[in-house]
Amino acid sequence: MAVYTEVSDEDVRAFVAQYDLGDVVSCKGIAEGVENSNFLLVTGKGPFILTLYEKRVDPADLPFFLGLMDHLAARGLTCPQPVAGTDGVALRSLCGRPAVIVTFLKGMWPRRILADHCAGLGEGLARLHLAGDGFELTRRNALSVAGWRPLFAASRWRADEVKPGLADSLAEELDYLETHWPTDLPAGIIHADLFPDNVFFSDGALSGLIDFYFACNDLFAYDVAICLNAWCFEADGSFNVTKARLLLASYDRVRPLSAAEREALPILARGSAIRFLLTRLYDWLNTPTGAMVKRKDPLEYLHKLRFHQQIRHIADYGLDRS
Ligand SMILES: Nc1ncnc2c1ncn2[C@@H]1O[C@H](COP(=O)(O)OP(=O)(O)O)[C@@H](O)[C@H]1O
Ligand SMILES: N[C@@H](CCOP(=O)(O)O)C(=O)O
Repeated sequence: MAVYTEVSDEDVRAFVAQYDLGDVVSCKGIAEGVENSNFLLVTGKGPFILTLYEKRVDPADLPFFLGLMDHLAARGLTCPQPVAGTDGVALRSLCGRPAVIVTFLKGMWPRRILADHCAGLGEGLARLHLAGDGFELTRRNALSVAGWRPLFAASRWRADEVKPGLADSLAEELDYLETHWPTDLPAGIIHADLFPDNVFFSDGALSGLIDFYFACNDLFAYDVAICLNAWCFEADGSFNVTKARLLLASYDRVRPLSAAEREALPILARGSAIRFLLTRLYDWLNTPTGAMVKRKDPLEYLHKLRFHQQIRHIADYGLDRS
């Protein structure tokens, strides 16, 4: 359960009194997520999500995240929308944390990923990339190639506690990625964390996207690579090329991938693997004792990194060159 900050009933009632949402019926910590404290808030006007932003969210980025959700929703993408108080303000403070109430999305994220989910995902991701066009704020991706070295430095001295030799393997991979990382591919707004728990489905069709708190401006194909890693490996570690083919083909139908983007997928997938490996490694070593959160396994992403390191041709992802 991701609840880092406990909120008393009195605090919630006083907070909700600033909105036109009726009385608080209930407010329960949500047993999912790892980044922020989330609560299912039920009021006289129905269910909402109350989020308190925690350590990895820079408060200065919040206008970007909240504005982006409004921008995407206005372009027809189903995603949470910030709710403003009676004073017109959406971003407030609760228990010393920046806090917002957002609308509740119907649907469920898939606990067991089927190939059809990957087809829906590819289309949804491409629609997100198109819908981000015209958003006036920008946010650099702090967790792209320039951010990995400092993140690694914070865990390097303890990395071998997780796996002997891990520090050296990561150092070598970072050298490679920093030298070969592509810069001239199509870019725009990306989600940057579109894992299964952030994609809702209803009756088999994608019904909404949540958790825009890593969204930023970066390469579109990097977002595709993040999804390949998060959706196309099976629990036994094997890569499911059918899922990858469906994801990529359905993406390509909405936003065609250029030849350069296709060629870059293996290195982008390596970068995506090291990005999640490094944040998970940091969290593995630094999660505060007593925090109600299930830590994620960094080594799952070492395995994915190893897979992409031996990819020689994009056909291995089920994709043609052009
Ligand atoms: N707008 C929403 N509508 C419905 N459920 C939501 C919404 N936002 C979050 N949730 C629920 O809360 C969980 C954690 O949210 P998430 O944004 O992924 O947290 P974190 O940023 O801490 O990782 C989600 O898996 C989902 O079950
Ligand atoms: N998706 C990341 C962790 C962030 O969690 P989320 O609940 O915000 O998706 C990972 O798997 O390492």
